[in-house]
Amino acid sequence: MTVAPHFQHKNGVLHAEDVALPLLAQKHGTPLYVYSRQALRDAWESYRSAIGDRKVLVCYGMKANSNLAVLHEFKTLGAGFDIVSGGELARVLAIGGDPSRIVFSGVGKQAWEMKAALDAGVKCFNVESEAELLQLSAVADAEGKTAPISLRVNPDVDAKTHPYISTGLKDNKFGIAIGHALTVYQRAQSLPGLRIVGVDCHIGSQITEVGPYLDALDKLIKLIKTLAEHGIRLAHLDLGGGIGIRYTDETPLSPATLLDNVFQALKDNGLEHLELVLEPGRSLVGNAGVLLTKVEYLKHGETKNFAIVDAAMNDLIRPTLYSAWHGVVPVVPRGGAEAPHYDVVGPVCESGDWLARDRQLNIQQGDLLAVMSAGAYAFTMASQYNTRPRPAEIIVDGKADHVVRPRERIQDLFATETTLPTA
Ligand SMILES: Cc1ncc(COP(=O)(O)O)c(C=O)c1O
Ligand SMILES: N[C@@H](CCCC[NH3+])C(=O)O
Repeated sequence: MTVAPHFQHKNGVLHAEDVALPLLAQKHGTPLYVYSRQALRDAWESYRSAIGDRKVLVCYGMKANSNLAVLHEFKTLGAGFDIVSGGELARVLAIGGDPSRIVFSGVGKQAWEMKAALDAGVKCFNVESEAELLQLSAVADAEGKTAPISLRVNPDVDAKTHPYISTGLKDNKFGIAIGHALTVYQRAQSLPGLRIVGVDCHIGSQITEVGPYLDALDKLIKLIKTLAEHGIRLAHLDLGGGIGIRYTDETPLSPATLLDNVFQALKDNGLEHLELVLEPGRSLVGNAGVLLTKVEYLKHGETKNFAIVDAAMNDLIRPTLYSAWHGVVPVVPRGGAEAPHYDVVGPVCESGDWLARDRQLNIQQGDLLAVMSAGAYAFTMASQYNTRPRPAEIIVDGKADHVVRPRERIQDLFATETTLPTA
């Protein structure tokens, strides 16, 4: 089962674009993240063509995949960036990204991060609480700068996604309750060092229907009108990210469906002058990557069979964290007899260390498997648990492959640690 068009079997071998994955495994070892540059470009094109000549700024939600080569590709294609930390800001600056196309999200921005973003000159701070607003005002004022702000409001809509990745409900930590937004905007007006430029929401991730977006938009439009009645006029509306991808049989909404519906609603309400900002992450990178892993051992237990592979939960945590489903595909499929079912598990000392469950796989020790749809929230959520070096990241471009982040070396994992001094 292959879901991503840029990863296909040719002559019985799984390829990334024109490169056979066994060659990459041989050259770079496993586990290995493999991205397709063409897949990044095609995903970008799905937004670009949907936008046409409408006023939309796509700020790539880089927490999904912050590899510098990926960021550079999107910068070249014309993206801005949605950042959530000083570290992400540093990455964008490192690839020569334009700060005036950066929006800064996140519930816990620290003073040093605010200062760094002010110094860089970001487009907007998406402020998530009154306390943050006060701190930003103080930092900007002390710096003799003005911080462009929008409030991230929590519209209390159900994004109909996994509870851990739903962010627009009353119970979530994110944003300012929409009913309280007018008061906070008025507070912002009275504080030094702030300039109101927009409004923002982000209701969740892996959203497959347009309905939740339109419910949120409806509430935002009402707020924008109320603000205008109070003399607060906005230049942009940021609807966040969240468009889902196909992991198995989902039919996610397309950027075109989202944009057509959003612009219709804006037009119906006389708000088409507003710039629309989007912060897509997963939909730009999710199906542009696979995690390549080798079967170390097969273990046939009393109630279950296990395929023990060399990738683990530290490399890809989504399955165990969200019970997320990722396709697992033999790189060189074997024909023949009815195959057993396996749980595909890693070497980490946790029962939760699994990548896939109950998959029918015709495999033998030493075979290569590709864990599909591993371009988003995969390497960026990887850790070094069990002192496991994080895998290399490779970009394939037609027939060529480039190491864009080498595999970590074990000695580097503790190189800067010290033992306690002895007397
Ligand atoms: C504020 C914000 N913007 C953008 C994104 C990107 O979301 P997605 O990868 O689902 O498009 C996220 C993550 O959910 C987010 O929290
Ligand atoms: N990390 C999550 C998505 C969270 C999005 C960030 N707000 C995932 O893998 O699906």
